[in-house]
Amino acid sequence: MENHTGDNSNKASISHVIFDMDGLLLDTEKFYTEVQEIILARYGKTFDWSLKAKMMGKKAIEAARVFVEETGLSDSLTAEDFLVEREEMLRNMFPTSELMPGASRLVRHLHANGVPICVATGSHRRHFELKTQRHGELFSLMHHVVLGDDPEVKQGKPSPDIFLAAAKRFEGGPVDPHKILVFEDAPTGVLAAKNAGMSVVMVPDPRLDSSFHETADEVLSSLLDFNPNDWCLPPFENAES
Ligand SMILES: O=P(O)(O)OC[C@H](O)CO
Ligand SMILES: [Mg+2]
Repeated sequence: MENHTGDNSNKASISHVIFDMDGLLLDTEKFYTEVQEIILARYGKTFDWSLKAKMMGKKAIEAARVFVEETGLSDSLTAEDFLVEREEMLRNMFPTSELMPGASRLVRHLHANGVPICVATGSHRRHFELKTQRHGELFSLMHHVVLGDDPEVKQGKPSPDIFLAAAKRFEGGPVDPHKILVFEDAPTGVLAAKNAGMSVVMVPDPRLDSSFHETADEVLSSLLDFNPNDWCLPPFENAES
């Protein structure tokens, strides 16, 4: 994967960081993929990454609508029924969620260096609790968490709602979007960050079409490759730590 850093004039002004959760901090996108493959197989269909690209990052009901419409199943399966059908499988998978490579190191580094950090996830409260069950200590380093079912998040990503709500809730907020760096894995999430006027580092799954990389200011294969120096953020003391 290319590791490009776009020409971005905001690089020297970044003071705050917003993290996406699913597929960025937590390796949970694989659960959604698995469950959707199982459901589609019941209808004799296969799941592909162009559909995945349209669903990931969205609120549950919004992603469900995309799913039934794009797969042509809307006559036999409503978006609401799809959510019910997948729920039991997801409920069993989420508590096993693991961190993505480099997530812990970056979150701890920024927190230890006084950079205000938060989470903005399309996930709703109930799923958030299941996914973060084993990661409470790491998530406690976040100044705040904005969830997909927050009343201020009228529309999910790619709407800027969730990132603007997150910017408001920092100490002394709202923080100027030009001072905020967002980390995202999803095409809809990258668009949401840009729609909010923020800078964005994309860490996409390699199976996503590379045309989705173009909107991001920087594209990395892994959070392990992030260099805070490139964004005038406090450098890692030991690159190997
Ligand atoms: O990527 P997130 O954290 O916004 O989560 C969105 C959905 O829950 C999963 O795609
Ligand atoms: Mg995500």
